[in-house]
Amino acid sequence: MIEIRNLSKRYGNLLAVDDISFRVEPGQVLGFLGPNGAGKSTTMKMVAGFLAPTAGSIKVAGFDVIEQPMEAKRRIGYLPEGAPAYGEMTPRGFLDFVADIRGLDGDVRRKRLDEVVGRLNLQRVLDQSIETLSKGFKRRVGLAQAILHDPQVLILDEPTDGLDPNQKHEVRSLIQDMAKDKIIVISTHILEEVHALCSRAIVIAGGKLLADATPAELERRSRYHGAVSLTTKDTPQVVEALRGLSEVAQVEIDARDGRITAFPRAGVALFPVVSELIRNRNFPVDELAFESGRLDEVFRQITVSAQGERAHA
Ligand SMILES: Nc1ncnc2c1ncn2[C@@H]1O[C@H](COP(=O)(O)OP(=O)(O)OP(=O)(O)O)[C@@H](O)[C@H]1O
Repeated sequence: MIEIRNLSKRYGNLLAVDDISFRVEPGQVLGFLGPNGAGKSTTMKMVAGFLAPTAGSIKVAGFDVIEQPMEAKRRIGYLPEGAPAYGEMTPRGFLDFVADIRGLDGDVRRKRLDEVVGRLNLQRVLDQSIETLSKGFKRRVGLAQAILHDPQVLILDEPTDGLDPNQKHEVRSLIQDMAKDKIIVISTHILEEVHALCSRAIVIAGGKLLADATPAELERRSRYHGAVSLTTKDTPQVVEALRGLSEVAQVEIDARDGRITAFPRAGVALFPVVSELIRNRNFPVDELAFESGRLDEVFRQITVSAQGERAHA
């Protein structure tokens, strides 16, 4: 378990992390979301034991990261933002070095090295210097060092940043594979990543924790939650018919693609009503979709209003 209490970090005049508390249980993949400069990397560095907090405490599997750093770090794997630092080393040399630091030897060392090299498909680049590797391979080397000692807790700072779509997919599958028996915290500003990976999301901005919920709960806060959207070539007639329904509170047309969205009155299940209308009136509809809610809109709502408050404070 990770247990964070009243964590703060000050850089000079800037309070980069402002009194954050939360817990993460095994089996959870926690997405750490926030705009640039929100305090995500600073928080992750503190949890990984790379940066001392100004105030507050962090416990990993019951060990205090500041007071019992060796015990805590043994249980943590950390992928910092960007690429591994030792560019002139080869992945083989780098992973050997990390194995030394982690105190791995004998059979266990050989087994772990084989396992991570295989899992991250590093065989063909093992003897090439890290600085000459593609971004995708650099990230894989970073992930390999993070998981080498098979830690209970993985702290991954923007693990798919800068990767192409295929590489993103690979890294996400790897994270999903590892999620079953570990605690994984990933920071990201890619909202599709939260959908793809996370069982829970924490939103921070201006160093403050603003939301802590499942992705589905966050979506339910969206004004699109429960709305119905569709495309048709008979836009004026369909819009008029939708506006005539007592269950519909509002109808909007997207100026870019002409998609029509009908918003329900509170507590109304709109999808069956709209389906029936389309059937009865025989409207030519191409796509009819139930909206579960839009994370990007909720993210904006939460973070923009917080930034506004900060500007006025
Ligand atoms: N070593 C430092 N000295 C001074 N200020 C810092 C330092 N590191 C970070 N900051 C500032 O602290 C704030 C939080 O930075 P942090 O890197 O934690 O944000 P982030 O949410 O990870 O952003 P991004 O998504 O851009 O990586 C920013 O305003 C940043 O400029």
